[in-house]
Amino acid sequence: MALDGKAALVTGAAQGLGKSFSEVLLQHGAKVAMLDVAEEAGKSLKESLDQRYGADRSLFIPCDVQSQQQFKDAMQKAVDTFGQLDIVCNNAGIVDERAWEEAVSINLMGVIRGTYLALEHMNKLTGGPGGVVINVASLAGLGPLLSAPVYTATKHGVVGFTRAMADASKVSGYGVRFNLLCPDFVQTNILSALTSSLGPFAHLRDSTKHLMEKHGILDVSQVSQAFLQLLLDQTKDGEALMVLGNGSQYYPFPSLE
Ligand SMILES: NC(=O)c1ccc[n+]([C@@H]2O[C@H](COP(=O)([O-])OP(=O)(O)OC[C@H]3O[C@@H](n4cnc5c(N)ncnc54)[C@H](O)[C@@H]3O)[C@@H](O)[C@H]2O)c1
Ligand SMILES: CCCCC[C@H](O)/C=C/C=C\C=C\C=C\[C@@H](O)[C@@H](O)CCCC(=O)O
Repeated sequence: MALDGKAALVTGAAQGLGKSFSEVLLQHGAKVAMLDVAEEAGKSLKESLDQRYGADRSLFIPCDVQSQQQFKDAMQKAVDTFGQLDIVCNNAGIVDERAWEEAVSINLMGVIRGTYLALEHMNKLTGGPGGVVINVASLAGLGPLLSAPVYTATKHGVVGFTRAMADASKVSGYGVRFNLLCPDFVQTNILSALTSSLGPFAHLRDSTKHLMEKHGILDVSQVSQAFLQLLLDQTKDGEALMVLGNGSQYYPFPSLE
């Protein structure tokens, strides 16, 4: 299978998109370390996956991506268990326009933390095997969502950071590729909790609901197939794959050179 012998790590893996990414990785032969703060959901998922794929193919590690020590220890445990890491997907994220510092801490700082920790283990200049990092942004990382300005800021930050890391890696010779997944609306807990997550912008909820009606709502399986497409295309580096109701397409970033 396409990912036989590969070892992956996914954050926010217990539910939603991260759960779907983990399943696709296992279906295609990879071993997966699943990190999440949702311990019960993570343990339940691990039990289910053990039944389908065997206990040695996956690992669930309770981890808050806001904690440098927890994240560092979790990634080290994954490397100790699987021998190395070839794939890291920084997926964990929230929408919370009231507790906006937490949203920045998880969505942006957590992705930066996971990217740097992944590079520590993958960097060919320091004896690593190379690899690929996929950071999960959003269409809100490419255009503003007026009902969620901080969420928009975090996702725009993830896009800019990831593209800069791809360029830095190419020039430095790290042997690590960095790419972005930018899904449209997807039916997960994030959408279900929309009414309570917009804080001071709750009066703009209907605007976003109209946008959802206009764009449609994706199923997690549509996004995880795009995740696999991005993962398997070794020509992609510094690219953003948009996942839309009518298919997936790479965002045409303008050249500023
Ligand atoms: N659902 C959408 O419409 C949509 C669209 C585009 C992008 N995204 C992005 O996809 C990613 C996954 O979101 P989802 O829709 O699957 O939501 P979700 O709420 O279903 O899943 C998010 C997972 O992340 C975990 N998590 C939250 N904070 C964490 C932390 N501090 N440390 C570790 N794990 C943590 C949660 O426990 C949960 O299991 C997020 O980055 C989100 O911004 C979602
Ligand atoms: C409150 C956010 C919940 C879901 C967040 C998740 O990341 C999904 C995002 C999906 C789509 C974002 C689209 C953003 C579009 C804007 O850039 C702009 O195109 C909207 C223009 C206004 C309009 O068409 O109504």
